[in-house]
Amino acid sequence: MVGVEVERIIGCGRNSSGSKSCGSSDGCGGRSGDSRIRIGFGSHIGGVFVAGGDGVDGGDCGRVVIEEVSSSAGVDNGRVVTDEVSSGIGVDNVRVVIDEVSSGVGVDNVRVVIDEVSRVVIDEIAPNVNQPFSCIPLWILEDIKDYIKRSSNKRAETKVCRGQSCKVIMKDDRSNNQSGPLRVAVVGASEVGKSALTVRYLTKRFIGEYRSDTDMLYRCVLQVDGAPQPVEIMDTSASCQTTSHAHLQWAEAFVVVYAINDKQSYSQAANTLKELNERRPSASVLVLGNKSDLGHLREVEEVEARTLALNHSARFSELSTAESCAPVSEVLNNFLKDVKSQRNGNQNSSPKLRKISVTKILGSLIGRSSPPPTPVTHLIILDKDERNKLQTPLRRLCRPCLRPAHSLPCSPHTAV
Ligand SMILES: Nc1nc2c(ncn2[C@@H]2O[C@H](COP(=O)(O)OP(=O)(O)OP(=O)(O)O)[C@@H](O)[C@H]2O)c(=O)[nH]1
Repeated sequence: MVGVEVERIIGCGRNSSGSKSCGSSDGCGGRSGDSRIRIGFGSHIGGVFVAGGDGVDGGDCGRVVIEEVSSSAGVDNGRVVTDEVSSGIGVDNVRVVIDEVSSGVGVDNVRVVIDEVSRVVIDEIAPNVNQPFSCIPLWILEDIKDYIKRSSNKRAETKVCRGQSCKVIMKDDRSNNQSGPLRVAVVGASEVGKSALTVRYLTKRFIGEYRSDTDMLYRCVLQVDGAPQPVEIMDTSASCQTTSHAHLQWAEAFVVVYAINDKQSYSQAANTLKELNERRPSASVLVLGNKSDLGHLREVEEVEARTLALNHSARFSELSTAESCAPVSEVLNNFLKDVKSQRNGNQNSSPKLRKISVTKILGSLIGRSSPPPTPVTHLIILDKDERNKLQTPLRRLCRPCLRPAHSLPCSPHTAV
């Protein structure tokens, strides 16, 4: 069984209207059911979080589920602002950060994490909060309570206090979660082939040109180590200067891509490795030198990159996404296997010594117009039980978006 969901993530440093992202104008939201907004890293999004702001908190869009909030983003009167939100901006000033809240910042200081069911959870309200959360719509509180009710996370608790404000203490147990999707972020400099690689892996096809200013999240169920495994692969946009804090927190594994004919991309990969070493030392990392077909233009020696990877306890591989599919499948299948083993604490598995074998990919995306070359690829919309098993609400699939090369926003969307 294969279920795939692709989401568009509003890209870095761009201004977008929250209402447009979820509203019925582009057909994505509809009048009933839930709409989803993923707030990009560093994006400015109007009206997302504020009751009454642009109608995204109800009405036409139904309930908006904010899945991810940018690191260091704040919301001020309906406008998401990046970086610092100084205190005293206004009563409706909410500072939202993924994993760090400095208690001295802001009037209403809120901590938000992405939970396993892709809902915003107010994780912690700093002790200095003394204003009502007039800008947190009630549906968020309801979502939180609902989530906690359904959640297997028994450590969560909620207390409603100070009128509309709400206190939820949710221990972040994502690292202990054994059943959630494997989350892999594909990071690297611009034009190194991150999108090409991701799509090649998931569809077996090579498509030369991709939209480059958005992060793309692919949800699918793959056969990993002989069992179906929900996997989320984030094809990150290189328009983010550094590996974003949110990416770092979101993923449990990273594919760090550079191009062998681009020394600068290698330097960036080296910086990313350093960053990962410092900030996510337990994450699984694969260093991938792409475009090996351009050997005549080589600027990065394989041995140098391999040594770098070794020094960071990362896997290493050089390949050409353009040339053929098999190595891509082989390398990524084995990497996912390692990630899974690591998650399960399988001490017997030794990633660096394991012999590489080709594993059949059961799940992959299909394009709309051109079918994949092999008939093993199916898109099956998961039924209710299967969705529950995935722990991720797949309420909306935008069929046009399932085509990896699709230029977003797509129109018309088809909600499934
Ligand atoms: N020769 C060669 N070109 C490749 C290979 N992989 C990708 N490309 C090309 O490299 C270019 C960039 O590929 P993308 O997949 O868009 O790169 P990206 O890293 O996602 O780029 P950003 O979206 O800007 O971050 C495209 O023209 C691809 O066709 C490869 O293995 N060999």
